Amino acid sequence: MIRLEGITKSFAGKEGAVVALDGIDLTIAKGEIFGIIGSSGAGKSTLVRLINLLERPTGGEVFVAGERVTDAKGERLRDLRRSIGMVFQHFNLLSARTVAGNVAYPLELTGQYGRVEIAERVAALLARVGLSEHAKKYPRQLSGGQKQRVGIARALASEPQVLLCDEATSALDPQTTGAVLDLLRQINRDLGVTIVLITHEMDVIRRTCDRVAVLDRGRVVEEGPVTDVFLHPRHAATLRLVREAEPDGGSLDAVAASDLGGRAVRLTFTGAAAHQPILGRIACENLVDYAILAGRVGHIRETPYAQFTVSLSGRDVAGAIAGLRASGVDVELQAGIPLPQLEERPRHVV
Ligand SMILES: Nc1ncnc2c1ncn2[C@@H]1O[C@H](COP(=O)(O)OP(=O)(O)OP(=O)(O)O)[C@@H](O)[C@H]1O
Repeated sequence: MIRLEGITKSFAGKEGAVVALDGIDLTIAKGEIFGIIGSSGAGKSTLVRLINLLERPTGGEVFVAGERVTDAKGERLRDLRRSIGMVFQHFNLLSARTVAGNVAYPLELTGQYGRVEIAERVAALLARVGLSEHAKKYPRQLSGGQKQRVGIARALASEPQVLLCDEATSALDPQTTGAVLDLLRQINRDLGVTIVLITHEMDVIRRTCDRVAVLDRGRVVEEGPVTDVFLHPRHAATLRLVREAEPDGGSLDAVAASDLGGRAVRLTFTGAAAHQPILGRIACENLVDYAILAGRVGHIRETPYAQFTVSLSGRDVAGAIAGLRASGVDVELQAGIPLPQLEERPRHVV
């Protein structure tokens, strides 16, 4: 659906050029929810603004729906922008217009629709985002979550194929964030709209996305299914973002584990395995004991996961590791390997 090839973007700065994006190759499939995560200044906003050509790349090519659009102009550019809706962090609503008026605005701009048709479309859009009762209110009378629902309805007005969400939940409290992310997932399911979600929060990615790319200093440093990237972060930037999501989290200073005299392993149970008593059974069978050194339990979208770093000791540690693997548990040997050393091994790059 969206393909970025060799994208670079520089801005002129007082002290020479600022390189915001430095060779981005990215493919986003039709119908997926794709997350782009990175800390402040990583280049996320610049990247997302290149997709609808609010910014032009310094080098490289942009393809949308199979068409090269890198230097689209005039009617072609307007068509492209209509096919890509955008949702903003600070909602960008027109304060002098009602909720219905805000959603109607992009339809009025096209000049293609009569009053009745616009009213019908707006009513359907407000019903979709759960705001039918608030149609006549003004933005100042709404909560942050309701304002963002107006922003989403407005972005959907031109029936886009793609929805770009730039930090769409960053101004919202955690509960409202959850509700807005649920709405985005429902829109993706019901309408098949491809969603590109920009965020600095791993939790937003964990709850919402199919795949994720981690951006660091203008480069994609890690990319893959959220389960892989979230449970097995490899680059230092990804580790940092995962740890921010779980400050007391699941990662362990592996050196400490080896000090305990056991075999330190990180065990990852996903799906049904997350709810089964596999570890206890295999420990009994192999006469091994385990100390839990770190752990985390939760869901990645609907998939349950449990991840523990344990120190195994006792009769048949190798047998226990083999048994865990045979039971579908992902086992990574940790002993003596400080995690930061792993960062230079890139995950696959498209
Ligand atoms: N119009 C511009 N002129 C000059 N430099 C810019 C411009 N836009 C972005 N930059 C620079 O490009 C880099 C990437 O910025 P960008 O806003 O894309 O990052 P970001 O990951 O979205 O950060 P944040 O989360 O803080 O918004 C930064 O160094 C920024 O200062």
